[in-house]
Amino acid sequence: MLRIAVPNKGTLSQPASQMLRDAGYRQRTDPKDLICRDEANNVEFFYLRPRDIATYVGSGDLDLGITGRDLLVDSGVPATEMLDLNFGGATFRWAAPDGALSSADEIGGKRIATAYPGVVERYLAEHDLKAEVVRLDGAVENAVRLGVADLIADVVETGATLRQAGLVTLGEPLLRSSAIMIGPAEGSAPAGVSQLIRRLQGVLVARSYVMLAYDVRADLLDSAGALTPGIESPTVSPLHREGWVAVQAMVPRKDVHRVMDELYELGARAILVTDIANCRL
Ligand SMILES: Nc1ncnc2c1ncn2[C@@H]1O[C@H](COP(=O)(O)OP(=O)(O)OP(=O)(O)O)[C@@H](O)[C@H]1O
Ligand SMILES: O=P(O)(O)OC[C@H]1O[C@H](OP(=O)(O)OP(=O)(O)O)[C@H](O)[C@@H]1O
Ligand SMILES: [Mg+2]
Repeated sequence: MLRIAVPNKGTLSQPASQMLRDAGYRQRTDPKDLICRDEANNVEFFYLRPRDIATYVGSGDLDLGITGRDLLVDSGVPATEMLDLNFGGATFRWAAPDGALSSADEIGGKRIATAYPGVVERYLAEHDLKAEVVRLDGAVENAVRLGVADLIADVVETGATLRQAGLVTLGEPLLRSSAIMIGPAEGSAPAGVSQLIRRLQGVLVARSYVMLAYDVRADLLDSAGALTPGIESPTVSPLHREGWVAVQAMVPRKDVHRVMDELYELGARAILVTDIANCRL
C-alpha cells in the first residue's frame, strides 16, 4: 500500500486534501483524524505537520508527501520535488524597518529573526556572509519591534502582515515557494506512484484549462483554429448547415474571455465554455 504524507494543519492542509479528493482519493472527514486508508486505491494517508513531512519522506518511511518548497529547503533533507501542485504560493523574503537597510548586501553582521533557519543559513553560506540567526516559531514580524533582531526573513503572501508591522521587503526573494509533491531522493518509485502523479497532473490541467466549443464558417476555420489551437489540434465536426463546422478545443482558463471575444469578432457563434472535471493528456 502506498503511504503518503499530507499536511494536517495550516495553509496547505485544506487545499492539499481537496486536490487529492479531486484526483479521486478518499480523504479524512474529521480534521482530528491522523490516518485515512483508501482501500479502493491502495493508498494510506498520514496527516503530519508540513514542516515534518520531508523528514518522513527523506528517510523512506513514507513514499510521498505534500509540503512547501521552502519547508523542504529548510529541512535540508535530500528529498526530491516530483510535482509543483500550484497552490500555497508565497515568497520567502528579507524585511526590515523602512530605511534601516538599503540593500540585501547589508545583512552581514546583523541579527536575523526567522522560523526558517535552514533557508537563511543556506543563503548566508552561498553568499559568503556571516550573521546571527535568531530562530523563532512564528509571529516573526514582531521580532524587530521587540528588539531581538535587526531584520527578519519570512514567508510573504499578500504582504499585509509586514505592512502592519511597519516593515518593508529588502532585495529579491530568497526563494519562491508553493506546495509540492516530494519523494525520496534515491531508489526506484514504488508501484502506484506514477499513476498518482498522473492523476494529480490531470487535476492541474483540468484546473487551468476550459473546453471551448463554437460554430464557424468553414472558410474561417484557419483563423479560428489559430485562436484555439488546443493541445494537439482542435476537433472539427461537420454541421448540418452547409459551409459551417463545429469546433472544440481546450483553452487556458486565463485566456478564455479574450479568445471568446476574438472568435465572436471573427464570426464564430454559439460559443460555449465548460469546465473540465478531470483529464489524462
Ligand atoms: N500566507 C501564508 N502564511 C504562511 N505560510 C504560507 C502562506 N501562504 C503559503 N504558505 C506556505 O505554507 C507553508 C507553511 O505552512 P505551515 O502549516 O507550516 O504554516 P502556517 O500555514 O503559517 O500555519 P501555522 O502558522 O498555523 O502553523 C509554507 O510552505 C509556506 O510557504
Ligand atoms: O503576507 P501575508 O499575506 O500577510 O502572509 C504572511 C504571514 O502569514 C504567516 O503568518 P501566520 O498567520 O501563519 O502566523 P505565524 O507567523 O505565527 O505562523 C507568515 O508567517 C507571515 O507572517
Ligand atoms: Mg504560520
